[in-house]
Amino acid sequence: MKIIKLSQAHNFNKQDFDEMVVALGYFDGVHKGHQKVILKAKEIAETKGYKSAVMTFTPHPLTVLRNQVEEDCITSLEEKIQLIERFEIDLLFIVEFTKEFASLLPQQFIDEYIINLNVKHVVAGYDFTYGSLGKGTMETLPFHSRNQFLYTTVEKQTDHARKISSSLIRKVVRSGDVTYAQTLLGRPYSVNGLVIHGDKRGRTIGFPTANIEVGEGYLLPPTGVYAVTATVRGKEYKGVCNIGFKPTFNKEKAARPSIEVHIFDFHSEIYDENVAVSWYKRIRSEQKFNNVEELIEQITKDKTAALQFFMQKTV
Ligand SMILES: Cc1cc2nc3c(=O)[nH]c(=O)nc-3n(C[C@H](O)[C@H](O)[C@H](O)COP(=O)(O)O)c2cc1C
Ligand SMILES: Nc1ncnc2c1ncn2[C@@H]1O[C@H](COP(=O)(O)OP(=O)(O)OP(=O)(O)O)[C@@H](O)[C@H]1O
Repeated sequence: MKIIKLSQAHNFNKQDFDEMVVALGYFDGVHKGHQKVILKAKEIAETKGYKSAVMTFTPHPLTVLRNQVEEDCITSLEEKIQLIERFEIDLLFIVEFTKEFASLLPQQFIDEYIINLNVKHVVAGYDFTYGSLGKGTMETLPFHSRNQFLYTTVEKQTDHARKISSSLIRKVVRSGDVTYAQTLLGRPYSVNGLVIHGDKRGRTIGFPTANIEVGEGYLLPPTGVYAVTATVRGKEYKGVCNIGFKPTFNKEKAARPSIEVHIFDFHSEIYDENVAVSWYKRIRSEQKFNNVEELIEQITKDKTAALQFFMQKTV
């Protein structure tokens, strides 16, 4: 997949590109609704012999337009790129979203970012908007197309009558229902981070853990214990994860919860390495135990619960 960054007043024109079909949107999470849009573009590209493309924007339009602090993202830009790559898309346009870009009139956006890039077919969801104040909609698209391209509108994708959306997924992950998040995303909710040094207590209680540091602004499930997988050095392992403040040992609550994964059947040293944690099922809330023995007893049960979950999952 070729990645092309576009800033305003880019110098590309039609001759620079093969004819293409483009899927438009911000695509935070690349959830099932987004996937439908991207796959539709791919399907049309295959039937018509066009290149397939996705156009996304960074940073999030709301941070630029309403000076909002960026919402916790479901996928960082790098993760979004990786996920879109899995659909075997030919081109990914990453448009720098600035105040100037946002002030483009709908017709200017279409002229400069669609017609000028040799786009022959546009795919977007029923509620996609473009141009200043979101004045361009799927209804105005035929007018703005100047008969230079066709378009396909993807109808609302729902789960039990609720629109599958990034905001619904954020709400669901924050509530701890990582199993439902998986349904909406079409894959488990995951975060990437680096393994940092912890208090080194884990190994002394028989449950060594990889402490994962994730970047700020990452959406996290609430504190508690979860059945997870950890992908390390390209291999996926099952495990059990505690997100929390370890109240059994810590009197003072840290500023941010720690994310600790006890990875099953894994014994390598992985400090400073990248680990992707995927959340499958919430097992329980974090508790303050009276002593280490009680904690060990409970973690043993948590491990059994996670193993049972993964055993049932593969049946
Ligand atoms: C599956 C699992 C469940 C845990 N549950 C709790 C808990 O309920 N309460 C708590 O205080 N700590 C809990 N912990 C955190 C342990 O206290 C922590 O792993 C141990 O102190 C080692 O910390 P360290 O990696 O910083 O050395 C849990 C850890 C794991 C792996
Ligand atoms: N549930 C859905 N059904 C159909 N199309 C969708 C759905 N969710 C998003 N889309 C479309 O996917 C593209 C990317 O969506 P984008 O991230 O820009 O905005 P969105 O509609 O606000 O998505 P979300 O609400 O998930 O943040 C757009 O064309 C949008 O219309």
